[in-house]
Amino acid sequence: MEKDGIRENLDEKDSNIMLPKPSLDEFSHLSLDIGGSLIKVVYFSSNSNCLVDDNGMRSPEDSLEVSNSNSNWPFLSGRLHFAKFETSKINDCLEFISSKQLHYCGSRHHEAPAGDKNVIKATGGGAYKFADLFKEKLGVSLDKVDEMDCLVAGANFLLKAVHPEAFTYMDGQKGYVQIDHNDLYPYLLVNIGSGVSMIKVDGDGKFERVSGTSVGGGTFWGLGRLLTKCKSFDELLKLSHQGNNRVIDMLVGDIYGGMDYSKIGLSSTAIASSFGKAVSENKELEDYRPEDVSRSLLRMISNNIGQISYLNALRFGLKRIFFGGFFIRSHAYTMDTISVAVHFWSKGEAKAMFLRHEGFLGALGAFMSYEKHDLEDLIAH
Ligand SMILES: Nc1ncnc2c1ncn2[C@@H]1O[C@H](COP(=O)(O)OP(=O)(O)OP(=O)(O)O)[C@@H](O)[C@H]1O
Ligand SMILES: CC(C)(CO)[C@@H](O)C(=O)NCCC(=O)O
Repeated sequence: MEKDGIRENLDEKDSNIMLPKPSLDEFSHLSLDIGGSLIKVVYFSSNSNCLVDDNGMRSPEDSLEVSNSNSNWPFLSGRLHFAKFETSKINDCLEFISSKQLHYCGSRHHEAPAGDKNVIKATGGGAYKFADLFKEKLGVSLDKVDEMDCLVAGANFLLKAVHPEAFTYMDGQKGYVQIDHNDLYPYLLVNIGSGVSMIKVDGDGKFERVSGTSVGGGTFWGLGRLLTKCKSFDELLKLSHQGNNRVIDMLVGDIYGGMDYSKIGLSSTAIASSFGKAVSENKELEDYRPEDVSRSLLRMISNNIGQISYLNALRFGLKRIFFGGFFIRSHAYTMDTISVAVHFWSKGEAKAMFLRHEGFLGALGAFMSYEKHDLEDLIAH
C-alpha cells in the first residue's frame, strides 16, 4: 500500500479491520533479527485466517500466507506475521512478545534444565548484545544464527516462494518481475540496513559477502536527524518529498554555465558535488529548508549505494541486483535514485530490483533455520 509514495509499515500498527483476537496457542515459532537500528520479528500462526495484531486489529500487509506449495516445510500451512520495533525501544519488543506469549514459540530442548527450555532463533548483532536481557526478562535463550546466512536464506525463500516479491522501479513505474527458479543465480544481494552488506549469491547457502559500506540507512537517519531536527525516520523521508536537491547540490550546469559536459556523458542537471553549493554560498544551516537538506542527503546516499552496487556487480559479472533492508521502505524517490544510478553506470546492462518484504530477510532466514523436527514438535504442542 502506498501513502504519499511511502509504503505503509509492514508492522502491526497500520491495521484497520477488526477481527476477534486469536487464542494465544495459535502462534508458533518466533524468530528475531536484532539489528543496529531495528528489531524485526517473524512468527507463525497455524490459522491462516489469523490476520490479527495486538490490538485485535486486522492488517492486510503484515503477514504472508504459507501453504503446502510455497513452504519449505510441506507439513506447515498457515500465516507468517511480521512486526518491527526500534532497537532503542527494545522493551516495547519484549512487551509485545510477552503479551502474545510468543516466547514460548521457539524450539524446546527437553533435556535442558527448566530455565533453558525455550530457545528462540535470533540473528543480527543484537542476538549477542541482548542475549542476557532476553534471558532475564522472558526466560528464553537466543539461538544465534549467522546474519549473512539468514539474509541469503530469507532472500532465496522470498524469491522462490512468494509471487509477486521482486519488482523494478523506474520513473514512477513499478514492474513486478517473474522469477525463473532455474535462472535465479548468481545475483547480488544488497542489504541496506544501518550499514550496507553486498553479497554475491550463487545458490542455497552458497554465497560470499563481497563488499559493504558504512554509508547506509543509519547515515541517512543519523545525519538527517542532526541537520533537520526531525523526530522520526518517516518524518525525514516525508520531508524529502517536498525538497529540491538542486538548492544544495552543485550541478554540472552550475560549474559549466548551464551547459552539459557531454564529452564525458554528464548532463547539466547531473550532480557534480553533493552538498557542494553549501560551500559557495554565504549561508548557514538555518538558511536551508529541511526539505531540501533531506532530499540532497537521500539522493547522495542512495546514489552512492547504487554506484558501489553496480561496481560490485561489474566485478563479478552479475546482471541482477536485489536491494533489501529497511532503508528503502518502498520509498519512490529512494528506489528511483538507486535504479537510475545502476542504469546510468551500467549503461542499461544491470538491473536494480526491490523486494516487498525488504526489511525482513534476516528474520525470515532465522525462522527458516528451525529444524523440521522443532516445527513438528511445536505443532504437537
Ligand atoms: N522506524 C524507523 N526507525 C529507524 N530507522 C528506520 C525506520 N524505518 C526505516 N528505517 C531505516 O532502516 C534502517 C535500518 O534498516 P534494517 O532494519 O534493515 O537494518 P538493521 O538490521 O537495523 O541494521 P544492521 O543490519 O546494519 O545492524 C535505518 O538505519 C533507517 O535508515
Ligand atoms: C556490520 C553489519 C553487518 C551489521 O549488520 C552491517 O551494519 C554492515 O554491513 N555494515 C557495513 C560495514 C562495512 O562493510 O563497512
